[in-house]
Amino acid sequence: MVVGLLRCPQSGVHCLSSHLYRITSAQNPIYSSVKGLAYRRKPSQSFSTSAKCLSEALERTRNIGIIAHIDAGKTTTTERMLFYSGFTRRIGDVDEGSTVTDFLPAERARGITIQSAAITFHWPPGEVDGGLTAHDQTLPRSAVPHTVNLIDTPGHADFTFEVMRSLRILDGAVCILDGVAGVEAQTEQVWHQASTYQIPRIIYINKLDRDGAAFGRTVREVSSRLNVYPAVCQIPWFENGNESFIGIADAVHLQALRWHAGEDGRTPKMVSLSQLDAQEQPLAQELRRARIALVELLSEYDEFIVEKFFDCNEDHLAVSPADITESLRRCVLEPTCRVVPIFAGASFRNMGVQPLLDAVVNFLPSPPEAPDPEVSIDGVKGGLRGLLSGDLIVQQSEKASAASKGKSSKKQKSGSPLDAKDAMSKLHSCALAFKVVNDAKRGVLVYVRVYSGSLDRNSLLFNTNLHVSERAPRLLKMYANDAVEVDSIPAGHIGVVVGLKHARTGDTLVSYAGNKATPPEPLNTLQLRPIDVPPPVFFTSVEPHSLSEEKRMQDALALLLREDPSLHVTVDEESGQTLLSGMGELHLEIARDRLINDLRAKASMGRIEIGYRETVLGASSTVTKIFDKEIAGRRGKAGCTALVEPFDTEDASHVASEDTILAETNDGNRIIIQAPGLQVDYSSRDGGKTSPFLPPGLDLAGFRTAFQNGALAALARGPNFTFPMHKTQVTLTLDPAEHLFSNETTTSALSAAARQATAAALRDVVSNAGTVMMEPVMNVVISVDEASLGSVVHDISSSRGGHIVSLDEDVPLSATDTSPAPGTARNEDSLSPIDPTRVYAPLDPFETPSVGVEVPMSRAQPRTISAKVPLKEMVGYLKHLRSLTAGRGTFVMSVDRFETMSAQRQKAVLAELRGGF
Ligand SMILES: Nc1nc2c(ncn2[C@@H]2O[C@H](COP(=O)(O)OP(=O)(O)OP(=O)(O)O)[C@@H](O)[C@H]2O)c(=O)[nH]1
Repeated sequence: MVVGLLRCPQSGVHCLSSHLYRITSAQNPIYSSVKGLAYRRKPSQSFSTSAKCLSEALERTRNIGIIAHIDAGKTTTTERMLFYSGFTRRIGDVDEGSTVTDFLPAERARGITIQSAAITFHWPPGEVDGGLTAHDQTLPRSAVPHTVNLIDTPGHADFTFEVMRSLRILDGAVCILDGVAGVEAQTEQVWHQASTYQIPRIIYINKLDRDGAAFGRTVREVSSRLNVYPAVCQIPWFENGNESFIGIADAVHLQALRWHAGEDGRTPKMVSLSQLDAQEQPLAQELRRARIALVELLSEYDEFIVEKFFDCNEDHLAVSPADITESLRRCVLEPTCRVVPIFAGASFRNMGVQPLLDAVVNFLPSPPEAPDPEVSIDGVKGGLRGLLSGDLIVQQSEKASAASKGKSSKKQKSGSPLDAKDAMSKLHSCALAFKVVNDAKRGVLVYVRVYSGSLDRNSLLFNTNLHVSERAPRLLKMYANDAVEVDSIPAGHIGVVVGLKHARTGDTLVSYAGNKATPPEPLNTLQLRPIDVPPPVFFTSVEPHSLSEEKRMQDALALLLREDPSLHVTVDEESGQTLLSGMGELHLEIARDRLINDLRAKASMGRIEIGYRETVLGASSTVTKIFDKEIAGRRGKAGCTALVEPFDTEDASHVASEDTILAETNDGNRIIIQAPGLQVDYSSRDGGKTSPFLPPGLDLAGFRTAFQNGALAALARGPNFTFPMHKTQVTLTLDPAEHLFSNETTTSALSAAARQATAAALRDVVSNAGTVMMEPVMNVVISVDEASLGSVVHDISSSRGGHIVSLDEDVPLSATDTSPAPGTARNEDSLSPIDPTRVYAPLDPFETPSVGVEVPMSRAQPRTISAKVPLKEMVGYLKHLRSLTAGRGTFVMSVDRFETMSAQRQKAVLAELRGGF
């Protein structure tokens, strides 16, 4: 069955019942914060154009993610969202392994989310109707069904890269906090990453049913640790003030919702403020305080609410919920992301999820309202909207002409802004492949977010990262592990392409007018939100059980790499061993599970070890190698000269000479390729830069890639310790007269010559200046309470050789911290810190008054330690930290850099690696 993604309705009348919060529907009693509404399409509005229909449907789309610390309750909350939206008929349970979103066997077995699953549902339930009126100011947005595309992101630090990848395609996010643990280290890390992309967020404080839940304390932590103003929209309702958690009181609508224990949560009871006054007077008073604080906070950021406040005779309680909702929305969509609405609940007890869904629709942006996504085109970075309007092209051509100034005319690029604009007009659609998943039933699924145009079935997609074209034979809209076939995926939407053979996670796919095999320049270089893959710090060997299993294992590995670009595979030239490296122990364990259990490769993995590096201590002499051998039955002959020397990544300046045809940094090394006398013709229009000296069939691009691959292969194995090289510069020089041998010089021969020359130069260093091992040093952020601070600091600095950087300061984790897009600088760092004692937060049960009063430093006060520690000392640290902190401490880490090891430490590590403890 082929179903259009978006359908224009034939009839537009929809009625909602008169119950507050309850909208009757025969199949699904559902919720939305709508009071007695009936809405209908205005007769004057016609929907004859599908474009209008599409744009209205887009306004009613939310591409959101859930971000949080591990175990905060993302999956539990998502399952409730699916249930209340009518998508599932029973509530899945993480602890029983029956959830919809964690559908990989490894996820269900471990009870954690590993892969982001993208699922679509409607909130409130019903058809997303292109025929309804545009947003009616008197109604909340949640009065009308919206499409919610939800990306469930993983919470474990090993999957940080996965989180970042998901963040790039989100327009908004719900940050879930554990009401007992408060703001945890991982939350801070993901929060800052979301700030980098200026993603509007709302916060949901979960698990308020648990003993020790402290809503007020968590709100204050939000202000002090995330440096944002919490706009408390709901406060928890504890029976009789300090007993069990039974519901929430809503400061926007001045009412409360009460859920009954043991029910599925679909029919909470609404309690008005006057009823609260009679039943739970302290809660009613607190709700008034919350409302006053909310209006006060908004009035600092939004002039409109100040006007409304004066219109209401300065009565905070009289400002209408609709005005407060719109004001909150404006604040949430501000690029500074300074005001963040706070909601409360206990998803596991089925409390608080429907109002949270209303908040998703009411406060988070539709795709057109989301920040402009970053693109890069021919090396120039900017916003997608700028690119589509043509401004970026002008910048790009200015940059190109500035770069060519002073160079000889033969090196000037041919493209004019007009050519480039013409090329851009041919852009039909562009999409980001944000996730590749191998589905047992459907094959390889490529999840895409379409950014412009419409990705149509059967269109030819050019992959600007891999430079290959492939057709999109089938398109799907995914509902967790169920799918509906569609004909197209329009801009702003998320969908799946089935049948692509090459696309990997992170690749940009463009479709274009005309039937050429590749799009015109510079369209072929367009990349959406490129991100750097952090260096892998753990590795393991992978061996097939028999020779006949080798191919299957390699195919499975190739698929694993398409899914997850933070995994790397290298083959050790000498031992022939296949090495798989990744970001953490759990990362590799999961890769092993995927490889062996899901992809059914008959292979075994060795011990997981730390990925050390090797570096040169001085320069080599210049080494020339001529490769002359048969390769695959064909004679190959080529030569090359190599020089290796130390490379300072901090000082990566390089004066490109006329003869430099490549200067690129890979994994902390730099490869420079020079070819004096090659007389490259840069002016040929089709971009096929050629040289009269290159043998027939070889162009500059092929020669460059061959040399680069040769150097990379040699750098993968250090001459002394066999670890990959780091901070090493290789300069390869080709002399056409000496190193080219007519048609015997193939790309394979060039690559082999480059590899041999580089390896020989590295060996040359060993006998002269020498090489030394380097180890990964991590940025570690540890969250502990005041009582355990001393012992944890002592353990890190004396037993683990770590260096404490700061206490209670926000230190970004560099390797996972992306740099902000131009013009969208992350301003959070420059914002002044917020004093948590000035922030409104309701009292926690058993707490003494604290608003406006200095919070006393208690032994349970959360503290943050930032340190730099060698990775080796962090292996198995969580268990140790738990024992030091009575189970309460948590930490996150990311690679800071590779550091040269002392002779003594190197000796000890080598002895340990060789088994000689
Ligand atoms: N008491 C209580 N427990 C909860 C609540 N929400 C979640 N839990 C429990 O907390 C644990 C973690 O919940 P998950 O939903 O798997 O958390 P997650 O954030 O998805 O975890 P990862 O996928 O591993 O990142 C499970 O045992 C849940 O049953 C809640 O509101 N109250």
